[in-house]
Amino acid sequence: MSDLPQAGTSALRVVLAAEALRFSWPGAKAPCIDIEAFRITAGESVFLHGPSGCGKSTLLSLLAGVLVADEGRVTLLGHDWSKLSGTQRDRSRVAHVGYIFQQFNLLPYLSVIDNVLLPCRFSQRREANASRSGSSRGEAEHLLDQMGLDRNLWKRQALQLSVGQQQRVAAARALIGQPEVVIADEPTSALDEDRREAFLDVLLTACAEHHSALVFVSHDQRIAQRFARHVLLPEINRAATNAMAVDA
Ligand SMILES: Nc1ncnc2c1ncn2[C@@H]1O[C@H](COP(=O)(O)OP(=O)(O)OP(=O)(O)O)[C@@H](O)[C@H]1O
Repeated sequence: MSDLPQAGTSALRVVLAAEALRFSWPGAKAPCIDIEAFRITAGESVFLHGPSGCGKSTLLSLLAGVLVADEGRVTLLGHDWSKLSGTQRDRSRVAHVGYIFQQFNLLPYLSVIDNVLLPCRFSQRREANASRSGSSRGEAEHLLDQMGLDRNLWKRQALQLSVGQQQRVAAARALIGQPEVVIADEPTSALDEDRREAFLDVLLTACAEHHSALVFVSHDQRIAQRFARHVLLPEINRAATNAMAVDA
């Protein structure tokens, strides 16, 4: 059960929370993440930014339970990631989190459409949500259409796509089945301006429609104003502040 304060409406529900969170990479002399408190509520769109190396990708991995805190905790929907086994974390992530990795992590030999459908294969919740309007395959096609991915590409293996095309497939995979949290690590880096705006339209609209929280990492300040909340990571991550003071 959730031990986080829950507000009356789902829109104000805390979906992700970091408390007294510390994390160091093995062998590192100093911690990478040292955050007292950071909370994200349902439906929030968060633009997370900061200089290269300040820990953005590391924090995303901790929020998504890919990495586990050394001290303190990160909770998803009130559940502490560190209390779960590796298999349980994988199950929970696929059920509740859509993750667009910096390197996309598409399965290279699977077709585009099968890559998008992967979360539905591993999570009944995602499959049930995606099937509401007919079938999960129909929903995958709808998302790929919205992402502007040419239909001729849908049966191709993911490895045959350009980087920008792979980014859009990874986004469709993250959105299918309405996860409560969508995490995106620099997902627009290979898109031209028109594609970038269209990509953001789809991502922000889908997250708003389903009250999904969106945590979006980018260096691109041109798109920052499209997000309701801006978080400059060194302002909340004491480890980054300390590292910069040492570097200075
Ligand atoms: N797998 C790893 N093993 C050891 N150290 C790592 C690993 N990944 C990242 N780090 C270190 O952690 C620190 C933060 O890296 P991270 O990738 O989280 O930063 P970032 O803010 O996302 O950077 P960028 O904007 O360049 O992507 C860096 O000093 C980096 O060298």
